[in-house]
Amino acid sequence: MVGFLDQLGPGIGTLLLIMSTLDRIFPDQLMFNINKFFQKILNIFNPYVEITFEEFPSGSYTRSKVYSAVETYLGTNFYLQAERLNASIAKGSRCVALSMDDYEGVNDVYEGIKVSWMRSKSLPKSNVISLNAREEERRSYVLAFRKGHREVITGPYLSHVLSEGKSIAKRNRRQKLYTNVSRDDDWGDEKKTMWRSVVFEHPSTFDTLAMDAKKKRDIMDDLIAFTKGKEYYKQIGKAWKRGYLLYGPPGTGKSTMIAAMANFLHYDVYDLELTSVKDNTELRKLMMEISKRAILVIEDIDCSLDITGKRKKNKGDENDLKEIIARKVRKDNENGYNDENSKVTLSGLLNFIDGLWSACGGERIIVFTTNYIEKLDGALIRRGRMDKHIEMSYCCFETFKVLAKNYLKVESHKAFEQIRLLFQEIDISPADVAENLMEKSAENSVDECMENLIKALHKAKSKKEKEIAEKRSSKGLMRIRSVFSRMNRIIDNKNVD
Ligand SMILES: Nc1ncnc2c1ncn2[C@@H]1O[C@H](COP(=O)(O)OP(=O)(O)OP(=O)(O)O)[C@@H](O)[C@H]1O
Ligand SMILES: [Mg+2]
Repeated sequence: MVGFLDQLGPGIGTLLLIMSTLDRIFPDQLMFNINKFFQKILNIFNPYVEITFEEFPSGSYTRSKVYSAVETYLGTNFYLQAERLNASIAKGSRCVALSMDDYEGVNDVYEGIKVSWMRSKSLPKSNVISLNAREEERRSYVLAFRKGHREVITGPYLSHVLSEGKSIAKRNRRQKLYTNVSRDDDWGDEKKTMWRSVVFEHPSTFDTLAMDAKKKRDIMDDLIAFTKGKEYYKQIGKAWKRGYLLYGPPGTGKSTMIAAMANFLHYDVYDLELTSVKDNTELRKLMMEISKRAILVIEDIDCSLDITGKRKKNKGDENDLKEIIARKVRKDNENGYNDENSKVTLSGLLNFIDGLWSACGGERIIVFTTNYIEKLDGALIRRGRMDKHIEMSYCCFETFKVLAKNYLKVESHKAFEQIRLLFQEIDISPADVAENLMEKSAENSVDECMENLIKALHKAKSKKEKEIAEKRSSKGLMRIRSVFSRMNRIIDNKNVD
């Protein structure tokens, strides 16, 4: 253990001992003056500076973030130096956190400068009885260093400790997946929607996501730029948020991409089921509860809000988007709402995407997914609202190679060339390809899987050819029909004449 008294020298150590003895004998006011006097003497001889980081800074009932960052930094980097440690699992963390026990100390070196840290505890005065445990024992970390290094230690070193501590805590944090559920309120006569969470454990990453390599790199760069963009967004006067629209046929990896984004950024995911939100007020409440560094997801947006071209046509002149009422597509018996009382409007949703409310929370990503981009209203997906439109398309040979590597651990195979040619002729989703690559038996599994896939590709090819032939023949029939009807009309006209 590194003792501060050893460092301060025997003379100053003795002074401190005398002070603590006097503290028990004299009344407070007298003690205050004696303290002041001794402090002045100490300051003359003391070559060290001390900075105290309290767990609960005076008057505060919330744990200091700086204290937590220091604790994480020291617990992760220097636990081998301390002899007595505390172990705990912080709420929402995925691993055991170690911290020094009281009065343990460790040394750190920064740019050749030696500093000492000690965890300290101040005990309550014996005549004070408190019901609050925090008021009884006040813990703090004390940083000591030579006066000559004040500038480096209070500047770059402390920034280094805090940012390192925060990023370790961020890495150790367990991500959460939230979804909105409807529950009876306290009186049991009304439903209210609230977020419920589970630990987010989706294994998808950008490594396992099969898509065009350049497109993937672009998305990753865009996400990195976004997370580092706090100052930039402030400078251009825009809320710190970014919208992504993922569109493409079923099974092309839209949901998989969202999971990869969340794992890449270590963000929580809020999966919003719009159809079970009662109205705009409830939507606002839910949005306000979303934490920072989160991805808000609305899957199948075309089904969540009735904003398709077809509906607009049916509604005649009702083009005012603000009046379009959200309605349920999937019947959710559990929450008991019907179309009439589900009143989330498009304008309500847009308000949270880029209206005044969009700036609440900060560092937020919004993702919409759809199978039918052409059905979405332009207002919802225009650039600025949905900044990046990403098409997730059918499997191509490049995509297949990533899947083959993920599922079978092969980067080349004799069947690859045949598969490459088949991919040029047909549309098949990565989900269908992946299904065929799943190992069916331990023996000869790679060859077997390739065979399965080739069979599936041939089947898809003949289906496509059949469809084309049917289309052609129905077109031919229509043409013959129209020729006959024209001839009939000519004959009819002649008969009339
Ligand atoms: N691009 C891809 N990369 C890796 N795996 C994929 C990809 N696309 C699909 N898969 C696999 O197929 C399954 C279904 O994919 P996913 O749910 O992401 O499709 P989707 O585009 O969201 O479909 P839907 O439009 O029906 O919601 C996933 O579990 C994953 O295993
Ligand atoms: Mg999906």
